[in-house]
Amino acid sequence: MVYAANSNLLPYNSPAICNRMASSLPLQLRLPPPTNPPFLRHRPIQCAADRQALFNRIAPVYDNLNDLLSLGQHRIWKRMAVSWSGAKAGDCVLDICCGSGDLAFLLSERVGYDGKVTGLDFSQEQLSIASSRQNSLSKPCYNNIEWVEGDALNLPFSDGTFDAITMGYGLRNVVDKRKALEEMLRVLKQGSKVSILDFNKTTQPITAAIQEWMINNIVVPVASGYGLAEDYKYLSKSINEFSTGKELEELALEVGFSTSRHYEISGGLMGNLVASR
Ligand SMILES: C/C(=C\Cc1cc(O)c2ccccc2c1O)CCC[C@H](C)CCC[C@H](C)CCCC(C)C
Ligand SMILES: C[S@@+](CC[C@H](N)C(=O)[O-])C[C@H]1O[C@@H](n2cnc3c(N)ncnc32)[C@H](O)[C@@H]1O
Repeated sequence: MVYAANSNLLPYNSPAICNRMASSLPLQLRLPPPTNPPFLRHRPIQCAADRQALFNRIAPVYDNLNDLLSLGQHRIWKRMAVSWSGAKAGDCVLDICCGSGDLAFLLSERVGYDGKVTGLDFSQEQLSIASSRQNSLSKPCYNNIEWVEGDALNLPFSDGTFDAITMGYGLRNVVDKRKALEEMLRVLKQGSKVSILDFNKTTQPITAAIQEWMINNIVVPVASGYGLAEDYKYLSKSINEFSTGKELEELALEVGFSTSRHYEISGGLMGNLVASR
């Protein structure tokens, strides 16, 4: 069930599919046409509305491209993030920037029937995919998940609500990382943890070069086959503008978390920040 929890969000409505290219794609990968007029299509992805539109646009192929482009590894990274969150049976947990629900489903299995999972995102198209996956997936425990359309920078939850919080590939995409961490701290119970998975802005030149090369020479060309080159070009820019693991650790402590630790994974291509209240 998807419901709007934050009514001042302007939902993005994609028009019916009419892109000539879409008709040559298998049905499940057909995309709504770009909604921006041509002269705006290459406008840099900057503000929250641009990012909301991007994730609405890529929603139909997001999961498939993640599996293809990471050779399925992203599912391992997400399992690690959920494990680091400390979520356990019966807990009330939150997945912020849940997208199509990958981490929310993993949390659901962890907290079980007696637990509760809330998946929050501001993309209607992503939440719609998450909700339909919930309905079609086999595990009964998935009934413990609710999907909330909301803003990570203004969480519609009371202070001290959650026993654990995850955020997978979201912190790099919000326009105010500090505010996002402040909101996580506010809604987290005392003594509980947040686990934040994302690309790692590495300080190792060789790793940075490999990461950049793979995105520019594999990820973007594959995405361009779906008319999404500009959307996936944003990946490199967002990583360059992101914070290093050390900077994220320091920011979490500044915001008020009592401990913070950033773990590099997959050779430093990815990273996971764990902070406790
Ligand atoms: C799940 C992953 C990325 C999610 C994701 C995050 C974003 O901020 C995006 C922004 C714009 C478009 C798409 C995304 C997006 O999908 C990580 C895996 C999927 C990546 C697209 C693939 C990245 C490849 C790595 C650089 C190297 C993978 C090495 C692996 C061992 C083969
Ligand atoms: C790369 S996707 C990650 C999805 C999922 N967590 C995963 O790991 O696959 C980033 C998600 O963050 C959401 N997002 C970005 N900024 C947001 C904000 N301010 N509030 C809520 N969701 C936001 C996007 O709509 C998108 O679904």
